[in-house]
Amino acid sequence: MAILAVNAGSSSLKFSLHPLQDGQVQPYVLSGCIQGLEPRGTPVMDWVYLGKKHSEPLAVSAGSSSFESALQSLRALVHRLEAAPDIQAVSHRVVHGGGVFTGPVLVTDEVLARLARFNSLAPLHQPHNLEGIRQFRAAFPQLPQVACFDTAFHASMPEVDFAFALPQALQEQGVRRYGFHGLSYQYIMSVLQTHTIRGRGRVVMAHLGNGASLCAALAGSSVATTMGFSALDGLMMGTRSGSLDAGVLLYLMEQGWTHAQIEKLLYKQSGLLGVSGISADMRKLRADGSAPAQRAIDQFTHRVIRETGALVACLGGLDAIAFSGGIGENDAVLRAQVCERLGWLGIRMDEQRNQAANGQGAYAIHAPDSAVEVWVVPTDEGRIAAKEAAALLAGQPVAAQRQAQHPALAQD
Ligand SMILES: Nc1ncnc2c1ncn2[C@@H]1O[C@H](COP(=O)(O)OP(=O)(O)O)[C@@H](O)[C@H]1O
Ligand SMILES: CC(=O)OP(=O)(O)O
Ligand SMILES: [Mg+2]
Repeated sequence: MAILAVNAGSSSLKFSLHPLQDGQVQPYVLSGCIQGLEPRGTPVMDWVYLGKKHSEPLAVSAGSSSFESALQSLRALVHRLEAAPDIQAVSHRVVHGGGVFTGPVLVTDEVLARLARFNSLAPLHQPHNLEGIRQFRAAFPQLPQVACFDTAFHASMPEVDFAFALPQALQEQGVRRYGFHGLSYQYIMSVLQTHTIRGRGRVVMAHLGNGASLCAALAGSSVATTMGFSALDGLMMGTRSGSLDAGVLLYLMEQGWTHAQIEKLLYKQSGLLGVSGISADMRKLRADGSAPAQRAIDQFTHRVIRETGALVACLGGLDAIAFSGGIGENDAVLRAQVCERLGWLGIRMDEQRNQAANGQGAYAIHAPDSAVEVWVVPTDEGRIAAKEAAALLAGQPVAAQRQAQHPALAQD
């Protein structure tokens, strides 16, 4: 038996298959990504099964959307894998639980309808997450579908951190910070805690991928994070602006920008892409070497340093920092610069270990005399989604069954 974990994004469908042994979720045997699902994209399916890499173009059948074709191909792939375990459930990463869902939930029509109310809060993610669930329900009607939320890990944040300085009536409507990348933070935290006692102390986790955020955790629980009400806040990202003076929005509105234009600007045309005018992809910017590319990288790095400082202030010090996400796991230059600029905290990096860290799994990169431990922890959101689904289906109490103590959005 196994759990299929799915992360349906705006242009890609990521998947992993996690066998169950004695009810325990094991590391994935299959993991892959179908990219190029955006309009006019060229879909390609890449996957690794039992350590062997494969890649093939995706055939889009006439009359089907590329997403439907992606699902058909995934289904066919799962069937044709040799010795693949039977799928017991499909577990979906859903970015926004709106404070209503603070733990994994079995998907029903009613759950889907409630989650659709959060579409406008994460327009790059939520509609695709939900479309993924709908399509999987249709494709695998006999299988339970479970939704696991990026926001759930942050349900422990104190009000002083999740509240905006707005009139209370808005907070009561659910206008507050929620935080994202929670499945990733849950995974990073569990790995850190198995490797070091410092994982139980004051920790900053940096999920630096196409979407990017930081999380401050105390004794394993989130106490502050850089993303907020939507997945726009905080760090600069691939195509998202991150924190922005709200006055800029007022100015743009005064200049006649429409809601659709502003949404496109903030979610799709800003960040590394907007600043460089070249690419949202950190690898391409590093290779480019031009002044605009360097400006975008410098701004990204500066924002990581600046926001880490703010989180360390919330924590009252730092015991460990962990880098993750495509950039955090692979960009040794960025890690070195962040650690150097945070040297005042007593961080000392071992540059040889930093250079050797990529592809090693969880790996410590601090020097022996460092006051702060520095780790690279490759994330695995699918593993957490699979674990939560397995626990939910087995009727076990799930770690994420945190009570929603805070105002929730669009609760009826
Ligand atoms: N070797 C590398 N050096 C620098 N950046 C990298 C490297 N490998 C991947 N990245 C960057 O990671 C980012 C994508 O991160 P990822 O976590 O895969 O994104 P997503 O949010 O789509 O899951 C891209 O900006 C990509 O350029
Ligand atoms: C919430 C978010 O930004 O997710 P991702 O990193 O997958 O874009
Ligand atoms: Mg991501």
